[in-house]
Amino acid sequence: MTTKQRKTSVRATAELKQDRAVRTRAQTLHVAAQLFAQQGFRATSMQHIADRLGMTKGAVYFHFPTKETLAVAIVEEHYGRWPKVVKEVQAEGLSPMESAEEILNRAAVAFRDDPVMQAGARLQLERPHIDAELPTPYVDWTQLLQSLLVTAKYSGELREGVDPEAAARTLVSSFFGVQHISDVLSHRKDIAERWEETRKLLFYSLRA
Ligand SMILES: CCC[C@@H]1OCC(CO)=C1C(=O)O
Repeated sequence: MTTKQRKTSVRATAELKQDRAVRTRAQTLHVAAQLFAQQGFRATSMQHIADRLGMTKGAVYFHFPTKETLAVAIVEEHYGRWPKVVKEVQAEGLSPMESAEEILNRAAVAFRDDPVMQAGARLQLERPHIDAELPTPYVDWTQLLQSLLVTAKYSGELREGVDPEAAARTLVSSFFGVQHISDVLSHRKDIAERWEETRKLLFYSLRA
């Protein structure tokens, strides 16, 4: 094997290892989210997570040194994906107001189906029992919706006299309440229907 071939082979092996590490980290985060969502932070151990993954506890610790860092990573993912969804929605040609409505519709489905969203919400409720700096709840969503509603105001979509910041806080409070009640009463099975009836009223009051 020539030196060039050997270097290529070493680089390819390193890239394969990197890809595998990225996949394993993502799988660990997903399984931990399932367990945190189902049974909460305190009742879930790193051994439980390792067992469900079919990995050693050491392999889990390789990616996340503590259970707290796992919780932080899940809550960060719980928020981190949504700005990208806004861009996707806007790329579909939706207006700012339509984008705000569509992203919350997608959030309702995600809270119903996605363990990361379910775990993020539960971890935020359990934050007093988690010895870690979790992201402050609600502020990211409020900021995201406020920026859309400010744009909606200047594009003439927002009802005269409606304050974008107050409207954003109202949307966040309403969505939080809808998803929480749906979780308690139906494990979020009916969240899409419950959110639809709420959003119809809210967006009727917000549109110009
Ligand atoms: C999108 C509305 C707010 C959202 O709903 C559940 C939850 C969990 O804390 C949220 C947050 O922290 O922003």
